[in-house]
Amino acid sequence: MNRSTMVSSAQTRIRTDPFSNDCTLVARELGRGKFAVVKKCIDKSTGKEYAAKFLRKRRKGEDCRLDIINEIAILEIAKFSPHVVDLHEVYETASEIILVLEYAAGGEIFHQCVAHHDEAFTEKDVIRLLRQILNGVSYLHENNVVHLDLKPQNILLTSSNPLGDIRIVDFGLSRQVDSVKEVREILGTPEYVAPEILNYEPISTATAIWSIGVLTYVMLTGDSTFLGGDKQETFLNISQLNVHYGPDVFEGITDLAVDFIKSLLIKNPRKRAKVEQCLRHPWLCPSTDLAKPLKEADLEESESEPTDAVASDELVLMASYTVHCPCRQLESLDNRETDLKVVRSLQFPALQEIQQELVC
Ligand SMILES: Nc1ncnc2c1ncn2[C@@H]1O[C@H](COP(=O)(O)OP(=O)(O)OP(=O)(O)O)[C@@H](O)[C@H]1O
Repeated sequence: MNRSTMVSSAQTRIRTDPFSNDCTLVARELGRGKFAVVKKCIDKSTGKEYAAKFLRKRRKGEDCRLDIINEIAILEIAKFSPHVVDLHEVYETASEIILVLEYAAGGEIFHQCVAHHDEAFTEKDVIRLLRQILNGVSYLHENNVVHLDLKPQNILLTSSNPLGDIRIVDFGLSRQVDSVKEVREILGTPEYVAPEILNYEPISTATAIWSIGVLTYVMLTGDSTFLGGDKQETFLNISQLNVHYGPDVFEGITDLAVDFIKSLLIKNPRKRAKVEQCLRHPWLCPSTDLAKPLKEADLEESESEPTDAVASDELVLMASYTVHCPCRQLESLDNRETDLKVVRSLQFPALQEIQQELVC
């Protein structure tokens, strides 16, 4: 049976001495997810600031320690990428694993995505930050790691004013993929999931490229590309590629930026730009000879890649959804929930036939 390829062992020493011996928690909570809370802390011996991510080992009655080991192992694989958050220490208690991470003081780029005018990103900002995101993702893809939850809440900044550098976080849904045995799962956040996920097709590194297309759209416009009135409508918008590229949304934004997004938001994952092609797009590197527009011919080369290697009856589908607020429409960042019911009620025939499990 082909299941998601989780990395099952990590090198980092898991400490069982009390976290509080070495670190002092600072009152401020930095963020919170479904099964984790992230708090700022200070290393007592060095005075350095870190972000401590407290992950519950038991979730919905199941032991999910291995999922956390997978997250640690992927952070280890990515440790030489300057744009992936650094893992400093790991502690374990009876109920939790604590990841002591590099502190990204600028917070989520989400805030600038939903900000108005002065505080919103300029196109120049987006170009610089996107190059860093793509470099981080390129490093992951070179190591056959696919993030699967790229969204503005998981892209952090080292500082917000002046605008610092990118740190990618939250590898809880990340998987190692190999090009032959591709992974088939439903993972991710509704507005950012790729059509192949909804169509019950294999997940590959191209799945993350789709999310970067959505991310770019959001960073430039502040609008959520596919967001519908409810999750069902969002999924329909994705599967029908209902993207609005009108001048009302893209006012003052260059045609090259729109061309870039269009080369990522392609329904067929094999025709979608690869990360290296994204980095060579003239919008992102206008001065090099390599900078030629991504036309169909450039993308066709991927057509010869191996096709589905797994029979559909061997599949186990896992669904994990986070709903977050529509950009520039809701103010609360805490409107997040996990909900599989909507998936069951979707109009997609394939989805209705699938047995679903919740990713812990
Ligand atoms: N290294 C860090 N520095 C500063 N803030 C951080 C850091 N890591 C995480 N955060 C904040 O905490 C939030 C939650 O972290 P993270 O996404 O890793 O948790 P999670 O439980 O896995 O979330 P989710 O349920 O959305 O997958 C982030 O969106 C961010 O705002």
